[in-house]
Amino acid sequence: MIFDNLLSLFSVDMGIDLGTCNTLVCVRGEGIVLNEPSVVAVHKGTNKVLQNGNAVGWVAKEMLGKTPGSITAVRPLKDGVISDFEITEAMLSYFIRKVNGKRPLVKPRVVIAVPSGITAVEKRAVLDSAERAGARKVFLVEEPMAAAIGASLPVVEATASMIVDIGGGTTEVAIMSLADIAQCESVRVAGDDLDESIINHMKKAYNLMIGEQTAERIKIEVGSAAKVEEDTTIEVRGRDMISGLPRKTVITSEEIREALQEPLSSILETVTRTLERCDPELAADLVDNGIMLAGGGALLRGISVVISDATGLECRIAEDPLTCVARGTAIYLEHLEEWKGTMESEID
Ligand SMILES: Nc1ncnc2c1ncn2[C@@H]1O[C@H](COP(=O)(O)OP(=O)(O)OP(=O)(O)O)[C@@H](O)[C@H]1O
Repeated sequence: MIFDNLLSLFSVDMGIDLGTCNTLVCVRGEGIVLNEPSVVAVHKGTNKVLQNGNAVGWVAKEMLGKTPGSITAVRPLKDGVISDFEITEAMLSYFIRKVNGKRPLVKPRVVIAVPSGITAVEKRAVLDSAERAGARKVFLVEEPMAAAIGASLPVVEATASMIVDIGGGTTEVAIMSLADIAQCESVRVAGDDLDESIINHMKKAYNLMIGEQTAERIKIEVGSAAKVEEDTTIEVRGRDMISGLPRKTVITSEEIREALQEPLSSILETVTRTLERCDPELAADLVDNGIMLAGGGALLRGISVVISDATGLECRIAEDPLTCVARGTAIYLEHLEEWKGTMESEID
Protein backbone atom coordinates (compact mmCIF):
# COMPACT_ATOMS: atom_id res chain seq x y z
CA MET A 1 0.00 0.00 0.00
CA ILE A 2 2.69 2.51 1.03
CA PHE A 3 4.82 1.16 -1.80
CA ASP A 4 1.90 1.72 -4.17
CA ASN A 5 1.51 5.32 -3.02
CA LEU A 6 5.24 5.81 -3.46
CA LEU A 7 5.05 4.42 -6.98
CA SER A 8 2.21 6.82 -7.79
CA LEU A 9 4.67 9.70 -7.27
CA PHE A 10 6.59 8.46 -10.28
CA SER A 11 3.72 7.31 -12.48
CA VAL A 12 0.94 9.17 -14.23
CA ASP A 13 -2.40 8.11 -12.76
CA MET A 14 -4.93 8.38 -15.55
CA GLY A 15 -8.68 8.44 -16.00
CA ILE A 16 -10.06 7.08 -19.26
CA ASP A 17 -13.46 7.66 -20.87
CA LEU A 18 -13.51 4.70 -23.22
CA GLY A 19 -16.24 5.85 -25.59
CA THR A 20 -17.79 4.44 -28.73
CA CYS A 21 -16.79 7.56 -30.69
CA ASN A 22 -14.04 9.21 -28.70
CA THR A 23 -11.57 8.17 -26.04
CA LEU A 24 -10.43 10.84 -23.60
CA VAL A 25 -7.60 10.50 -21.12
CA CYS A 26 -7.15 12.69 -18.05
CA VAL A 27 -4.00 12.79 -15.95
CA ARG A 28 -4.05 13.63 -12.25
CA GLY A 29 -3.10 17.28 -11.92
CA GLU A 30 -2.90 17.91 -15.68
CA GLY A 31 -6.53 17.63 -16.92
CA ILE A 32 -7.40 16.19 -20.34
CA VAL A 33 -4.24 15.22 -22.15
CA LEU A 34 -5.65 13.09 -24.97
CA ASN A 35 -8.89 13.26 -26.95
CA GLU A 36 -8.93 11.03 -30.01
CA PRO A 37 -11.47 9.03 -32.02
CA SER A 38 -11.91 5.40 -30.88
CA VAL A 39 -10.75 4.08 -34.24
CA VAL A 40 -8.01 1.59 -35.18
CA ALA A 41 -6.65 0.75 -38.65
CA VAL A 42 -5.84 -2.93 -39.20
CA HIS A 43 -4.83 -5.24 -42.02
CA LYS A 44 -8.06 -6.67 -43.40
CA GLY A 45 -9.11 -9.97 -41.83
CA THR A 46 -6.51 -9.69 -39.05
CA ASN A 47 -6.16 -7.88 -35.75
CA LYS A 48 -2.77 -6.50 -36.73
CA VAL A 49 -2.72 -2.76 -36.18
CA LEU A 50 -0.97 -0.84 -38.95
CA GLN A 51 2.17 1.26 -38.46
CA ASN A 52 3.49 -1.06 -35.70
CA GLY A 53 0.46 -0.58 -33.48
CA ASN A 54 0.37 3.18 -33.98
CA ALA A 55 -2.46 3.56 -36.54
CA VAL A 56 -4.94 4.54 -33.82
CA GLY A 57 -7.07 7.61 -33.13
CA TRP A 58 -6.80 10.57 -35.52
CA VAL A 59 -4.45 8.71 -37.86
CA ALA A 60 -6.96 5.87 -38.22
CA LYS A 61 -10.05 8.10 -38.38
CA GLU A 62 -8.72 9.73 -41.53
CA MET A 63 -8.63 6.26 -43.08
CA LEU A 64 -12.26 5.45 -42.14
CA GLY A 65 -14.38 4.90 -45.24
CA LYS A 66 -11.45 5.76 -47.52
CA THR A 67 -9.28 2.70 -46.97
CA PRO A 68 -7.93 0.62 -49.86
CA GLY A 69 -8.88 -3.07 -50.06
CA SER A 70 -6.18 -4.48 -47.80
CA ILE A 71 -6.82 -2.09 -44.89
CA THR A 72 -9.87 -1.57 -42.66
CA ALA A 73 -10.42 1.14 -40.12
CA VAL A 74 -12.55 -0.26 -37.30
CA ARG A 75 -14.29 1.09 -34.25
CA PRO A 76 -13.68 -1.62 -31.63
CA LEU A 77 -16.53 -0.40 -29.43
CA LYS A 78 -20.04 -0.61 -30.68
CA ASP A 79 -23.20 0.47 -28.90
CA GLY A 80 -21.10 1.47 -25.90
CA VAL A 81 -19.65 -2.01 -25.41
CA ILE A 82 -16.54 -3.78 -26.60
CA SER A 83 -17.24 -5.60 -29.84
CA ASP A 84 -13.64 -6.57 -30.51
CA PHE A 85 -11.52 -7.32 -27.47
CA GLU A 86 -8.13 -7.66 -29.15
CA ILE A 87 -8.44 -4.41 -31.06
CA THR A 88 -9.75 -2.58 -27.98
CA GLU A 89 -6.70 -3.78 -26.11
CA ALA A 90 -4.42 -2.55 -28.90
CA MET A 91 -6.18 0.82 -28.79
CA LEU A 92 -5.98 1.13 -24.99
CA SER A 93 -2.36 0.08 -25.10
CA TYR A 94 -1.55 2.78 -27.67
CA PHE A 95 -3.32 5.51 -25.67
CA ILE A 96 -1.76 4.43 -22.35
CA ARG A 97 1.70 4.30 -23.95
CA LYS A 98 1.16 7.69 -25.55
CA VAL A 99 0.19 9.33 -22.25
CA ASN A 100 2.62 7.40 -20.04
CA GLY A 101 5.42 7.82 -22.57
CA LYS A 102 7.41 10.34 -20.59
CA ARG A 103 7.49 8.12 -17.50
CA PRO A 104 7.71 4.61 -18.95
CA LEU A 105 9.43 2.99 -15.97
CA VAL A 106 6.44 2.92 -13.62
CA LYS A 107 3.12 1.54 -14.83
CA PRO A 108 0.12 3.85 -14.26
CA ARG A 109 -2.98 3.35 -12.12
CA VAL A 110 -6.00 3.72 -14.34
CA VAL A 111 -9.65 4.62 -13.68
CA ILE A 112 -11.90 3.62 -16.60
CA ALA A 113 -15.49 4.76 -17.03
CA VAL A 114 -17.66 1.96 -18.41
CA PRO A 115 -21.34 1.99 -19.45
CA SER A 116 -23.60 1.00 -16.55
CA GLY A 117 -25.31 -1.70 -18.61
CA ILE A 118 -22.26 -3.85 -19.38
CA THR A 119 -22.09 -7.43 -18.15
CA ALA A 120 -19.62 -8.91 -15.68
CA VAL A 121 -17.85 -10.61 -18.59
CA GLU A 122 -17.51 -7.31 -20.43
CA LYS A 123 -16.20 -5.62 -17.27
CA ARG A 124 -13.61 -8.35 -16.86
CA ALA A 125 -12.58 -7.86 -20.48
CA VAL A 126 -12.03 -4.14 -19.90
CA LEU A 127 -10.00 -4.86 -16.74
CA ASP A 128 -7.89 -7.50 -18.48
CA SER A 129 -7.34 -5.34 -21.57
CA ALA A 130 -6.19 -2.39 -19.48
CA GLU A 131 -3.83 -4.58 -17.45
CA ARG A 132 -2.34 -6.16 -20.53
CA ALA A 133 -2.17 -2.71 -22.08
CA GLY A 134 0.24 -1.66 -19.33
CA ALA A 135 -1.79 -0.52 -16.30
CA ARG A 136 -0.49 -1.32 -12.79
CA LYS A 137 -3.93 -1.18 -11.21
CA VAL A 138 -7.31 -0.73 -12.84
CA PHE A 139 -10.51 0.69 -11.33
CA LEU A 140 -13.88 0.80 -13.06
CA VAL A 141 -16.52 3.48 -12.46
CA GLU A 142 -19.96 3.64 -13.97
CA GLU A 143 -20.22 6.20 -16.75
CA PRO A 144 -23.32 8.04 -15.47
CA MET A 145 -21.69 8.47 -12.06
CA ALA A 146 -18.51 9.81 -13.67
CA ALA A 147 -20.60 12.10 -15.91
CA ALA A 148 -22.56 13.45 -12.94
CA ILE A 149 -19.37 14.10 -10.97
CA GLY A 150 -17.81 15.76 -14.03
CA ALA A 151 -20.93 17.93 -14.36
CA SER A 152 -20.52 19.03 -10.71
CA LEU A 153 -23.80 17.48 -9.54
CA PRO A 154 -24.02 17.01 -5.75
CA VAL A 155 -24.07 13.18 -6.04
CA VAL A 156 -22.79 12.54 -2.52
CA GLU A 157 -25.54 14.61 -0.90
CA ALA A 158 -28.92 13.33 0.34
CA THR A 159 -30.77 14.78 -2.62
CA ALA A 160 -31.54 13.36 -6.06
CA SER A 161 -29.37 14.23 -9.06
CA MET A 162 -30.38 13.12 -12.53
CA ILE A 163 -28.09 12.78 -15.51
CA VAL A 164 -28.88 11.95 -19.15
CA ASP A 165 -25.64 11.13 -20.97
CA ILE A 166 -26.22 10.89 -24.73
CA GLY A 167 -23.04 9.44 -26.23
CA GLY A 168 -22.31 7.86 -29.59
CA GLY A 169 -23.53 4.33 -28.95
CA THR A 170 -25.52 4.51 -25.72
CA THR A 171 -27.69 6.90 -23.78
CA GLU A 172 -27.39 6.44 -20.05
CA VAL A 173 -30.03 7.82 -17.75
CA ALA A 174 -29.39 7.72 -14.01
CA ILE A 175 -30.79 9.12 -10.80
CA MET A 176 -28.28 9.30 -7.99
CA SER A 177 -28.27 10.13 -4.31
CA LEU A 178 -25.77 9.63 -1.46
CA ALA A 179 -23.00 8.63 -3.90
CA ASP A 180 -25.02 5.72 -5.21
CA ILE A 181 -27.11 5.06 -8.31
CA ALA A 182 -30.76 4.75 -7.24
CA GLN A 183 -32.26 4.21 -10.68
CA CYS A 184 -30.51 3.70 -13.95
CA GLU A 185 -31.33 2.73 -17.49
CA SER A 186 -29.18 2.46 -20.55
CA VAL A 187 -30.46 2.30 -24.11
CA ARG A 188 -28.36 1.49 -27.14
CA VAL A 189 -29.71 4.47 -29.04
CA ALA A 190 -27.59 7.62 -29.24
CA GLY A 191 -25.60 9.84 -31.63
CA ASP A 192 -24.70 7.04 -34.05
CA ASP A 193 -28.39 6.22 -34.51
CA LEU A 194 -29.14 9.84 -35.33
CA ASP A 195 -26.47 9.62 -38.08
CA GLU A 196 -28.02 6.36 -39.27
CA SER A 197 -31.44 8.00 -39.54
CA ILE A 198 -29.95 10.75 -41.70
CA ILE A 199 -28.32 8.14 -43.97
CA ASN A 200 -31.68 6.36 -44.35
CA HIS A 201 -33.50 9.60 -45.04
CA MET A 202 -31.04 10.49 -47.83
CA LYS A 203 -31.52 7.04 -49.38
CA LYS A 204 -35.29 7.14 -49.21
CA ALA A 205 -35.92 10.75 -50.18
CA TYR A 206 -33.06 11.37 -52.64
CA ASN A 207 -31.66 7.97 -53.69
CA LEU A 208 -28.36 9.31 -52.42
CA MET A 209 -25.88 7.17 -50.49
CA ILE A 210 -23.86 9.17 -47.99
CA GLY A 211 -21.13 8.08 -45.59
CA GLU A 212 -21.21 8.11 -41.78
CA GLN A 213 -18.93 11.14 -41.56
CA THR A 214 -21.15 13.14 -43.92
CA ALA A 215 -24.23 12.18 -41.89
CA GLU A 216 -22.56 13.29 -38.66
CA ARG A 217 -21.55 16.61 -40.26
CA ILE A 218 -25.17 17.20 -41.37
CA LYS A 219 -26.39 16.43 -37.82
CA ILE A 220 -23.89 18.80 -36.22
CA GLU A 221 -24.36 21.62 -38.75
CA VAL A 222 -28.14 21.64 -39.21
CA GLY A 223 -29.62 18.88 -37.01
CA SER A 224 -32.12 19.65 -34.27
CA ALA A 225 -34.57 17.93 -31.94
CA ALA A 226 -36.99 20.89 -31.90
CA LYS A 227 -37.29 24.09 -33.87
CA VAL A 228 -35.24 26.53 -31.83
CA GLU A 229 -33.63 28.52 -34.65
CA GLU A 230 -34.57 29.61 -38.18
CA ASP A 231 -34.50 26.67 -40.58
CA THR A 232 -31.49 26.49 -42.91
CA THR A 233 -30.25 24.39 -45.81
CA ILE A 234 -27.09 22.41 -46.44
CA GLU A 235 -25.45 20.99 -49.56
CA VAL A 236 -24.86 17.23 -49.36
CA ARG A 237 -22.59 15.13 -51.56
CA GLY A 238 -22.77 11.39 -52.04
CA ARG A 239 -23.25 8.60 -54.59
CA ASP A 240 -26.42 8.29 -56.62
CA MET A 241 -27.98 4.88 -55.93
CA ILE A 242 -29.30 4.52 -59.47
CA SER A 243 -26.54 5.87 -61.71
CA GLY A 244 -23.80 4.99 -59.22
CA LEU A 245 -22.18 8.36 -59.91
CA PRO A 246 -21.21 11.16 -57.49
CA ARG A 247 -23.93 13.77 -57.04
CA LYS A 248 -24.88 16.64 -54.75
CA THR A 249 -28.19 17.96 -53.50
CA VAL A 250 -29.54 20.58 -51.11
CA ILE A 251 -31.58 19.56 -48.04
CA THR A 252 -33.32 21.50 -45.26
CA SER A 253 -32.86 21.41 -41.50
CA GLU A 254 -36.60 20.78 -41.20
CA GLU A 255 -36.45 17.43 -42.98
CA ILE A 256 -33.43 16.42 -40.86
CA ARG A 257 -35.39 17.29 -37.70
CA GLU A 258 -38.17 15.05 -38.99
CA ALA A 259 -35.71 12.21 -39.73
CA LEU A 260 -34.30 12.38 -36.18
CA GLN A 261 -37.68 11.98 -34.45
CA GLU A 262 -37.66 8.18 -34.27
CA PRO A 263 -34.34 7.65 -32.44
CA LEU A 264 -35.06 10.69 -30.28
CA SER A 265 -38.36 9.23 -29.14
CA SER A 266 -36.53 6.09 -27.87
CA ILE A 267 -34.25 8.35 -25.84
CA LEU A 268 -37.23 10.28 -24.45
CA GLU A 269 -39.01 7.05 -23.50
CA THR A 270 -35.94 5.92 -21.57
CA VAL A 271 -35.85 9.21 -19.69
CA THR A 272 -39.54 9.10 -18.73
CA ARG A 273 -39.39 5.39 -17.81
CA THR A 274 -36.48 6.01 -15.44
CA LEU A 275 -38.44 8.83 -13.80
CA GLU A 276 -41.54 6.65 -13.45
CA ARG A 277 -39.52 4.00 -11.58
CA CYS A 278 -37.95 6.49 -9.23
CA ASP A 279 -38.74 6.59 -5.52
CA PRO A 280 -41.28 9.39 -4.78
CA GLU A 281 -38.92 11.19 -2.37
CA LEU A 282 -36.23 11.33 -5.03
CA ALA A 283 -38.81 12.38 -7.64
CA ALA A 284 -39.79 15.22 -5.34
CA ASP A 285 -36.14 16.41 -5.22
CA LEU A 286 -35.97 16.41 -9.01
CA VAL A 287 -38.80 18.93 -9.22
CA ASP A 288 -36.27 21.42 -7.82
CA ASN A 289 -33.02 19.93 -9.07
CA GLY A 290 -34.06 19.18 -12.68
CA ILE A 291 -32.10 17.12 -15.20
CA MET A 292 -28.51 17.57 -16.38
CA LEU A 293 -27.57 16.61 -19.94
CA ALA A 294 -24.09 15.36 -20.82
CA GLY A 295 -22.33 13.60 -23.73
CA GLY A 296 -22.00 14.84 -27.30
CA GLY A 297 -25.73 14.37 -27.92
CA ALA A 298 -26.44 17.16 -25.41
CA LEU A 299 -25.12 19.53 -28.08
CA LEU A 300 -27.94 18.71 -30.51
CA ARG A 301 -30.02 21.88 -30.93
CA GLY A 302 -33.30 21.80 -29.01
CA ILE A 303 -32.60 18.55 -27.12
CA SER A 304 -33.08 20.20 -23.72
CA VAL A 305 -36.41 21.62 -24.91
CA VAL A 306 -37.82 18.22 -25.92
CA ILE A 307 -36.64 16.53 -22.71
CA SER A 308 -38.06 19.36 -20.64
CA ASP A 309 -41.39 19.16 -22.52
CA ALA A 310 -41.59 15.38 -22.08
CA THR A 311 -40.81 15.41 -18.36
CA GLY A 312 -42.01 18.79 -17.12
CA LEU A 313 -38.61 19.23 -15.43
CA GLU A 314 -36.01 21.90 -15.94
CA CYS A 315 -33.27 20.61 -18.18
CA ARG A 316 -29.73 22.04 -18.25
CA ILE A 317 -26.74 21.21 -20.42
CA ALA A 318 -23.47 20.47 -18.63
CA GLU A 319 -20.52 22.68 -19.34
CA ASP A 320 -18.43 21.07 -22.08
CA PRO A 321 -20.66 17.97 -22.24
CA LEU A 322 -18.21 15.97 -24.39
CA THR A 323 -15.60 15.93 -21.62
CA CYS A 324 -17.88 15.38 -18.59
CA VAL A 325 -17.13 11.67 -18.12
CA ALA A 326 -13.38 12.17 -18.52
CA ARG A 327 -13.37 15.06 -16.05
CA GLY A 328 -15.38 12.89 -13.67
CA THR A 329 -12.72 10.15 -13.85
CA ALA A 330 -10.09 12.80 -13.03
CA ILE A 331 -12.05 13.74 -9.89
CA TYR A 332 -12.18 10.04 -9.01
CA LEU A 333 -8.39 9.93 -9.33
CA GLU A 334 -8.09 12.79 -6.88
CA HIS A 335 -10.21 10.85 -4.37
CA LEU A 336 -8.80 7.41 -5.16
CA GLU A 337 -7.84 6.59 -1.58
CA GLU A 338 -11.29 7.49 -0.19
CA TRP A 339 -13.43 6.09 -3.00
CA LYS A 340 -11.61 3.03 -4.24
CA GLY A 341 -13.77 0.80 -2.05
CA THR A 342 -16.75 1.74 -4.21
CA MET A 343 -15.03 0.82 -7.46
CA GLU A 344 -14.43 -2.51 -9.10
CA SER A 345 -10.82 -3.41 -9.45
CA GLU A 346 -8.82 -6.39 -10.61
CA ILE A 347 -6.60 -6.60 -7.56
CA ASP A 348 -8.54 -5.15 -4.64
N1 LIG B 1 -22.65 19.62 -31.89
C1 LIG B 1 -23.16 18.38 -31.86
N2 LIG B 1 -24.47 18.17 -32.13
C2 LIG B 1 -24.99 16.93 -32.11
N3 LIG B 1 -24.27 15.81 -31.82
C3 LIG B 1 -22.96 15.97 -31.57
C4 LIG B 1 -22.33 17.24 -31.56
N4 LIG B 1 -21.01 17.08 -31.25
C5 LIG B 1 -20.83 15.75 -31.08
N5 LIG B 1 -21.99 15.07 -31.27
C6 LIG B 1 -22.22 13.63 -31.21
O1 LIG B 1 -21.88 13.14 -29.94
C7 LIG B 1 -21.53 11.74 -30.06
C8 LIG B 1 -20.26 11.50 -29.31
O2 LIG B 1 -20.47 11.81 -27.97
P1 LIG B 1 -19.50 11.25 -26.82
O3 LIG B 1 -18.08 11.55 -27.16
O4 LIG B 1 -20.05 11.78 -25.55
O5 LIG B 1 -19.79 9.71 -26.96
P2 LIG B 1 -18.89 8.49 -26.52
O6 LIG B 1 -18.48 8.68 -25.09
O7 LIG B 1 -17.79 8.26 -27.50
O8 LIG B 1 -19.95 7.32 -26.67
P3 LIG B 1 -20.57 6.32 -25.59
O9 LIG B 1 -20.86 7.14 -24.36
O10 LIG B 1 -21.78 5.78 -26.25
O11 LIG B 1 -19.52 5.28 -25.40
C9 LIG B 1 -21.38 11.47 -31.55
O12 LIG B 1 -22.51 10.76 -32.01
C10 LIG B 1 -21.31 12.87 -32.15
O13 LIG B 1 -21.82 12.87 -33.46
